[in-house]
This record gives sequence, C-alpha cells and structure tokens, in this order.
Amino acid sequence: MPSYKLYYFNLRARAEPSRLILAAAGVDYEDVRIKRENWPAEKASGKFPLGQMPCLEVDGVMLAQSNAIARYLANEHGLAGKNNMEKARADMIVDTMGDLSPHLVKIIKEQDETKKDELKKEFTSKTLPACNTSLEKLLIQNNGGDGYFVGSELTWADLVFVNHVQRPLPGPSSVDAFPKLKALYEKVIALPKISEWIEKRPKTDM
Ligand SMILES: N[C@@H](CCC(=O)N[C@@H](CS)C(=O)NCC(=O)O)C(=O)O
Repeated sequence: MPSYKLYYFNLRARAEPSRLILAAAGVDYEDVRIKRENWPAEKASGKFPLGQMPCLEVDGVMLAQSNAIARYLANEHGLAGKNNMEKARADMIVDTMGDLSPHLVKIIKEQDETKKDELKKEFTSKTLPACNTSLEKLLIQNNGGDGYFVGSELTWADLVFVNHVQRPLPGPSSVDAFPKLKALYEKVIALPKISEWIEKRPKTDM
C-alpha cells in the first residue's frame, strides 16, 4: 500500500470527497491541514505543482486537482465503477455536481452582502433544485433509484454526493424534496466506515 499525504486547508470543500473515499476504503493516510497564515510560504516553496490545494502525495509524487485525486483514489480502491461504462456514469454524476462549483465560488467571493443574499437565493431556489432534479433522474435510471448511483455497489459518485448534500449552502436539508436522493444520502452516511469518519473528522464550517 503506498503512503498517502493529503494536503488541504482545514476545510471539507474540495478535499472531502477524497477523504470520504479513503474512509470507505479503510486506508490510512496523513490528513495534512495547512493553516491559512502558513499557506503563502507553502505556496512559494514550489512543493505544490499548481500552487493550489488539495494535493495528494503518493510515495513522494504530488498530484493536484481535486477530481483527478478523487478519481485516482477511487480507481485504486475499487470505488470507480466495475467497467468503463460504470466509470463514465460515475464521472457524469460527479461532473453534474461539479457544475455547481462556479456558483458557490461566486457566492463565497461576493463581498456585498445584499448581492450575496441575492446570489444565495438564486442558488437555493433555482440552481440547486435543478441539479438535484438531474441527480434524482440519474439515480432512478439505475435500479429504479433504490440502490446506488452506479451499478450495484458504492462508488465515489455516492461519496461525492454525500459531500454535495453537506455543503454549507444551503445546508444539509437540500435533498428533503427528493425522496430517492434522501434515501441514498441516509444509506451512505449510515455505512459504518463513513459514519465513523463523519463523527471523528474535524468540525469545520465548510
Ligand atoms: N480546480 C482545482 C481548484 C483548486 C483551488 O481553487 N484551490 C484553492 C482552495 S479551494 C486554493 O488552493 N487556493 C489558494 C491559492 O490559490 O493560493 C481543484 O479542484 O483542485
């Protein structure tokens, strides 16, 4: 088993899918959480290939880009899908959630509180429900929506979905109106390795 070091800020955000994958796989790793005040020096050190985090160090080799890292870990630990079609469906579901990122970044970066509230309202009333509608449709295409997103076993798409539901905006109730998604969320967070990680992980705002 390689030695893994996962570098990020003390946040769930872009690193949490990889942490959930490592938890589901029962793999040991070093969860390195760099303090904001130390980041400029770390960034300037040249250690991080793109000058950004998350990064995963695998036996001394650095990988950047959160989705590339998560997909690599999923492939390594049997959570990517059983064949290329399953893998492509898992990617499709992950990318569907990834389409929300620019909206979230815009909200986080907005300094004007009135504009921020407007963006949040737009996100919670339109953007997020549209995404969840698409996700539920994709879920129902597999086993009528009563299993996992892909095939017959847990994949990283289900774990990225857990992080999607637990996003700080608009809060953990975002799938209440989507019964199949809600049932999937509850099933995945109840898996022993996942519930253990959620219980013990550092408590952060996002
Ligand atoms: N597309 C990249 C984006 C990475 C990214 O934006 N990282 C931010 C934190 S979420 C960062 O490192 N910011 C500090 C900086 O750019 O100096 C990914 O998904 O990993």
